[in-house]
Amino acid sequence: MIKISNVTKKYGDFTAVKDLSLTVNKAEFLVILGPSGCGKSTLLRLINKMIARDSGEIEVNGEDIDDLKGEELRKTIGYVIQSIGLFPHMDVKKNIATVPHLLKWKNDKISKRVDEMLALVGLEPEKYRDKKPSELSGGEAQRIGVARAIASDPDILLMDEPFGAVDPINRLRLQKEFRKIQKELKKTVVFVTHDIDEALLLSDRICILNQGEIVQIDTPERIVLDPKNEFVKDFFKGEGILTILSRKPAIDYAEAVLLEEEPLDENATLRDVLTEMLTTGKDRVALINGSISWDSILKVAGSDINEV
Ligand SMILES: Nc1ncnc2c1ncn2[C@@H]1O[C@H](COP(=O)(O)OP(=O)(O)OP(=O)(O)O)[C@@H](O)[C@H]1O
Repeated sequence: MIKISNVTKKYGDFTAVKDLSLTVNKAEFLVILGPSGCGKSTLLRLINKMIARDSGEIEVNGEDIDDLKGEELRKTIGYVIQSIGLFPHMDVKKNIATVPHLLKWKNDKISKRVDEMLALVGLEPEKYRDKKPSELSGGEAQRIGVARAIASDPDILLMDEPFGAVDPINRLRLQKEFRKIQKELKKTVVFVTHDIDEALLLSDRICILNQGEIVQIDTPERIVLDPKNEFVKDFFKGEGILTILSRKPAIDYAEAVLLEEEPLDENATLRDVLTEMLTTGKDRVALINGSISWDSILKVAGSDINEV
């Protein structure tokens, strides 16, 4: 758990983070979203003491970070960023082993861990462990970055646009894989992005920042369907509805009305139902456990559906 209380950070006269309070729960995936320069990266770097705050308190797993040395704290918190990436002179296994090595793990434990991490992010250990970063594609390098961050099994991961350099197709695959890993391993994640779809797809909650202050912090559904003010509304511009629908399994919304037609696949989402309705003109679509009506979709999506 991370508890941030009334934290302010200034660069000279400029206040980048203003009296900000926020709690990130254990095993929660919190996305920090906001326009360029709103203080997202600054907030992340305050948590692992890469920069010092001017006032306020930060606790990590119940401990005041002022009672911990920066290097010690950073060994227990994974950190992934887009721009620095991997150490170019080290091969993949040395890159992944950085923190386990600092933690003085035994060599055989480290080797085993490196292979486990490569498998976890979907890269064959035999093929990848001896490669240099220059021999990797952008997507592969990002996976190694994620593997490195979780190699020492930290409870907490801070991620600053970690998939920013990856092409859209691989990016979606990486996002889904990473969310699955995070749920399985119950990691607490604070993830910075300015990509709305990424935020909606990954998060348990989204924290919207503007000029160093929290504008709204809530579940993706509530942020999209019930934006707190014009800033949040403008930020999403009605874009989020389809992503929200794609997070919801259609069978959860089935009504006991049976139709004599081929049902949609059991994994179909409300977005698939909407596509079926829009392409066929039907106002009710068959599911394996009943059917779903256009009105139900409208109810889930709110009136904004008319704008998509
Ligand atoms: N070392 C620094 N010295 C002075 N100003 C800084 C410094 N680092 C950041 N800033 C300023 O603080 C503000 C917040 O920066 P930060 O990097 O946290 O924003 P961000 O929301 O992560 O932006 P982006 O999405 O563009 O990465 C920006 O206006 C930035 O110019």
